[in-house]
Amino acid sequence: MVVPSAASREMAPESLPLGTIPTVDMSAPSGRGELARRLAKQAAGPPDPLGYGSRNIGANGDVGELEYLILHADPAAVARKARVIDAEDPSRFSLFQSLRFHSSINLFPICLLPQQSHSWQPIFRDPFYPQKRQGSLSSSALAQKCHVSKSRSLQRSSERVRGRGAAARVPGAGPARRGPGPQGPDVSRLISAVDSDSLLRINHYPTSAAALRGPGDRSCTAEDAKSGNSNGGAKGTIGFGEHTDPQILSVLRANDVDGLQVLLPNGRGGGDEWVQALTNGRLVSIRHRVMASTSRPRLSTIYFAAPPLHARISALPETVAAGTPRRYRPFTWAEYKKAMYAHRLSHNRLDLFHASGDDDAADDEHS
Ligand SMILES: O=C(O)CCC(=O)C(=O)O
Ligand SMILES: [Fe+2]
Repeated sequence: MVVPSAASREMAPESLPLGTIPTVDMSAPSGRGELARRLAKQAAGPPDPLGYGSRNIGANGDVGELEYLILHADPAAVARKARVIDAEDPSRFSLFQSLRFHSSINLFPICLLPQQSHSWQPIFRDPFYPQKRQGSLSSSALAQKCHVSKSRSLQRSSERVRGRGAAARVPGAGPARRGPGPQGPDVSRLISAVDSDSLLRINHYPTSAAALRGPGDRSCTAEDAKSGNSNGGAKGTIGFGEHTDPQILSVLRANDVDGLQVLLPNGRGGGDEWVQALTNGRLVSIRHRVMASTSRPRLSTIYFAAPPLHARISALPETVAAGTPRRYRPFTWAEYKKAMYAHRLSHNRLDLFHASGDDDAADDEHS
């Protein structure tokens, strides 16, 4: 990622020790995307799905005005990726993890917003964001370790509150049971398991919409993004197109540049695309997008709390009753991810898992 820090802007070139810094043409004659690729090292991308990506989101043609880094939340996996990103000296990258994260934290659990109207609502900036850290990469990219640990503790508290009386079925955990056990509810265990598939994502939306684009590229505007939903009259450049996060919980922290918008459904649920399978539609996975700013770069860090790949996702028993039958057939997180990678960003992948009459019987057999 190419994010100038305040410190580097202030440093006069002649004060840098000669011979220690490789020469890079920052005027970007081949476009800023190419420059970003050179600086971040091509070996780090395209994401597989972890790693560095620029503009392309997934493999199905979605583009946004951003560059990003996706890391596994497991520090050992980050260390392995560090060796790919910087084979000569992985510690240059791993070092980021050991830096302390001092600033106050502002967390938006994206999936827990109430249902009200049907329009794009901006999520406002963090009022506590320290001025001195604004626009600095260190506030975001270098915060991986601390952000993950803070997010994990938040997710545990959140699951404890939400999960009272709830139970989820985890492979190998035996039959589903009711009520939080001594370790907290099973839902919490799903996302705090050592082999959980939780991720950390760092997004950088550069100031100029054209910054990451090569010659001849069309811009991707709100009008272009055929959402099929009201966009609240917003005009501008889409930084990250509309989608729902597939994981169980998303915890987001951003710098002080606005851009995140959520689409609130119309009170009737807006269809199955809004719902979460684990709660049989009681909790919504909110549709959201990011508009790119024309004046200052936005940086965001999102912790996605996910279950292990082999975990079986099925509606919590207390969400299923005669009047509220199971909406989705049970599936593993790996199956869901596979479906996700096969479709466009805005696709409603839960449609692929609608329950048929036989699913209840099949599920009972397994419990
Ligand atoms: O950058 C943001 O503020 C949100 C990005 C996002 O929705 C995502 O990475 O899933
Ligand atoms: Fe998202």
